[in-house]
Amino acid sequence: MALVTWIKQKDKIDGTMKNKVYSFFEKLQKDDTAPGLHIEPMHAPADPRVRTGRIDLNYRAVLFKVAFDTVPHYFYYGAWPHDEAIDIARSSVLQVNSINGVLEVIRASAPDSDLPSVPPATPAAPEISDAPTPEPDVEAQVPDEEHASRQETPGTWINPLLGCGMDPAELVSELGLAADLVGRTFASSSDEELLDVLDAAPEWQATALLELAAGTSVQEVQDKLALSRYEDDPQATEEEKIRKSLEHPATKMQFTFVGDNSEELKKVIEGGDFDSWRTFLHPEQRVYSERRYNGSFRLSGGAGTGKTVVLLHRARMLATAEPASRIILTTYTTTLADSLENGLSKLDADLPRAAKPGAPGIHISGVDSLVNKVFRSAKEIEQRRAMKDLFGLEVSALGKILDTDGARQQWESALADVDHQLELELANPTFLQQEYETVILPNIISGKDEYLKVPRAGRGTALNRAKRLAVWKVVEAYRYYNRIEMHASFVELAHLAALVLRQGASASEARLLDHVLIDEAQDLHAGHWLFLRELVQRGPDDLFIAEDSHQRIYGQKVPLSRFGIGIVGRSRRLTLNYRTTRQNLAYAVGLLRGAPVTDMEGEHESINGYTSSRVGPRPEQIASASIAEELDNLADCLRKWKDEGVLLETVGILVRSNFQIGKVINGLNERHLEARTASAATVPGAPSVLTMHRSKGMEFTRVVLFGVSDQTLPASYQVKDLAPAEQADAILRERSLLYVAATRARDGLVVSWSGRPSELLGATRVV
Ligand SMILES: Nc1ncnc2c1ncn2[C@@H]1O[C@H](COP(=O)(O)OP(=O)(O)OP(=O)(O)O)[C@@H](O)[C@H]1O
Repeated sequence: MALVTWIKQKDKIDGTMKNKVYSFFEKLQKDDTAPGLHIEPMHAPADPRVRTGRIDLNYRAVLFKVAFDTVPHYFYYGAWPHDEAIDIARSSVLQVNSINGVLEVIRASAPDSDLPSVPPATPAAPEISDAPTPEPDVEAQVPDEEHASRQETPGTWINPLLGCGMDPAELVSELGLAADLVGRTFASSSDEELLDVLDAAPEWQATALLELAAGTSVQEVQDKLALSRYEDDPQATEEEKIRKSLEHPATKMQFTFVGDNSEELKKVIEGGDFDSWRTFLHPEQRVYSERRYNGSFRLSGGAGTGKTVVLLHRARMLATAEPASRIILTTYTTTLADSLENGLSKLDADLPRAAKPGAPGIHISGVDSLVNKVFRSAKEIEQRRAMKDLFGLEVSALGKILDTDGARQQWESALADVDHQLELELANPTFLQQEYETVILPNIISGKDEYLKVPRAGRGTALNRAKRLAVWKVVEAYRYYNRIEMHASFVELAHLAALVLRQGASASEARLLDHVLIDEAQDLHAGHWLFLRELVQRGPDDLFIAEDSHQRIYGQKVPLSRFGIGIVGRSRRLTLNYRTTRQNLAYAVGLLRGAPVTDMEGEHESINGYTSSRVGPRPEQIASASIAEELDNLADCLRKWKDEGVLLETVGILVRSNFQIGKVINGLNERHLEARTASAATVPGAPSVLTMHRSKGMEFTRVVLFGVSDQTLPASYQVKDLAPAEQADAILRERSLLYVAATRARDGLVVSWSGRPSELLGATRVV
C-alpha cells in the first residue's frame, strides 16, 4: 500500500490525461512497486526523495517519496512531457520552510546576492494598478496616497512591491520568501510580468507577494497566512517535520492528504482547477470555515472572494462536528439556494440533510421560502395572534403573498383612494413602502399613536406630526385592502413568522435551529433579520453572516444591532478575488469608487484592498448609435469569442430590465445566433440573457453588460419623484447593481450602450 498527498496543479490537465493520472495513482495506492508504474529515482537530483513515474508513453509524473512510519508516501507534484518532467524532477526540492514551517516545492534558486537593493523612500503602491480614475466626488477630491502616487507618474507603472515596507532581503529573512522569487518580482516591469512570475511560485509565496502588492502590511500578511515564526525542532527528523507541516494552514493552500482513499483521489483529479475550492482554501477561508465563535459572526468581502465557499465548508464542519444539530443554509432567492445546494453536494454528497427546517441535518432554502415554511407550519391560533399583533386587525387567514411589485400596486391603490395631502416626494409607493418596511413593520406598530412616537433612525427624510398622520392614513388603507383580499407581502410574512417564533420562545419552547448560515445577507430586510434572530437560540455559532455591502441591490441598509445581533469584534473581511481578472476588478471597483457604502454595523465600508491573481484584457466599452447597431456589435463580439474557442453557452449577457431580455434574444436570432433565458436549459452555443439582478451570485466565463445607456441606468422608475435622501440611496443601489454585474465575468468583460452612456459609468468610461 502507498499513501498519496496531492499538490495543487499549476498546469491544467485535460480529460484523457485525468483518466491516465487516475489509473496511475489507483495502481500506486495499491502497490508502488507494480512494474507498469516505473517509479524511478533520478541521477544527481536536487532532492534525493524525487521520483518519476510513467503516466503514458509521453508523460511522466514527478513525485517525492517520503517514508512516514515505514509506509511509502508519495507527494504528487505534476505530470509533464518526458524531458520537461526530468528537468523539473532534477531541480525541484520538497522542503519545510525554515522561517515559517510551511511545506513547499521550490526550484533551484539563485544566490542571495542577486537581490536588488531598494532605496528606503519609495512611492506607495496602488492596490490595483490600473484602476480607473475616481469620479470627481467629495471623497476623491482629496486624493489619497494611492491616487497621488499614480497622478505623479502618468503612464508609468510603479512596482507596487516597492511600497510594501520591507526591502527584498528582509522579505527573505523575515517572511521566508525565496530570494530568487523576490528578486524577480522586484525586477518586474508590469503587472502582467509580476503575475507571471508569481504563477510559478509556491502558492503561499505567491499569495503573500500578491497581498503585499495590494497594499496589505507585512504584519497583516503574516497574520492572514499564519506565518508566525517557526520553532524548528532540532530533534525531529525531516519526515516528522514534513508531517507536522502538512497541518500548517498555508501548506493546506497547496497540499492535501489523500492517503489511500481512491474516492478522494478521484474528486481531486476530476475537480481540477475549477473545483479546487473544495480542497485548497486560503488560510483565512479555512479559519472562517473551521473556527468556533462565541456568538454571531459577520464575514464581509468583495465579489468573488469566496464567501459562499466559506459558508459551504462551514456547513460541512458544523454538520460533521455535531451530527444531531439543526442547521440552515439560507440566501436571498430560491435560485441562489439551488446553487448552494449544488455546491454542497459537490463538496460532500454524504452530509446529513434535513427535509424541513428544525430536523437534524442541513436544510437549504431561500429566506422567503423558509419564512413561508415556518409560518405555514404554525398552528392557526399562533398565526392569528401574530396577525393581530402586527396589523392590529383580526385576519382570518392569508391567501396570496405579494412580491415587491404586487405590494407596490397595493400602495398605489391606497394612495389613489385616500385624501392624504402629501407632497409628491412622500406620496409615492417607493417612499411609503420603505417607511412601512423599515419603520412601521420592524417596530410592530399597529396603531396611529405608536407611529407618531416611534424614532425613525436612519430614514433620510424628516416627517413632522402632520405628515406622519397623513402617512398613517395611507398605511391604514393599504392594510385594509390587504385584509379584505387576504393578502400579505413577503416582507409582512417575515414579520409574522418572527412573531410566531417569538410566541414559541416566550412559552419556553426550544428554538427551531442550532446554527443559521446566511449568504448575500446585505440584501435581507428588517423582517428577515427579526425572523432569523428568533429562529436560533443566542449562543455559540448561532448566526454566521456572509455579505458584501457593495452588492446591496435590494432593500434598505439595516444595522444588525437593532435586531439583537451582536457582531462587534466578530467581523472580518476577505480581499483576494478568486473569480475575475485584475482588469475587471479594477473596472468594477471604479464604478463604486467614492460611494457612501456603510456596512451592517453602520460603519463606512471601504472598496480598497481587493486584489486578484489573474490578469486579462482590459474591459472593452462599445458605443453604438442605435439599438440595431448595438445588437450588430454584440453579434460580432460573440462570433469573435466563438472563433477564439469560447463556448458561448458559458457567456452571460446582462441587461437592466426584463423587457430587454426578449429584445436581445430576438435581435441575436435575427442575426443567426442562438440565445436563451437563464431559466431555460443549457443549449450548446447559446449564451444566457438575464437581468443584472438575476445575475447576483452567478458567474460566466465572459460577460456583456448590454444597453448601459442613460435611458436604462439608473432605471427611472427607481429614482423618479423621490426626496433627495431616498434618491441618493436608490442611485447607490443602481451603481451597486452595475458592480454586481461587472464582477460576474471570470475573463472578458464588455460594456455596451446605444445613444448616450449611463452617467453611472462615470470616469470608468474609456471611450
Ligand atoms: N480557495 C479557492 N480556491 C479556488 N477557487 C476559489 C476559492 N475560493 C473561491 N473560489 C472560486 O471563486 C469564485 C467566487 O467564489 P464565491 O462565489 O464563493 O465568492 P463570493 O464572495 O460568494 O462571490 P459573490 O459575492 O460575487 O457572490 C467561485 O468560482 C469559487 O469556486
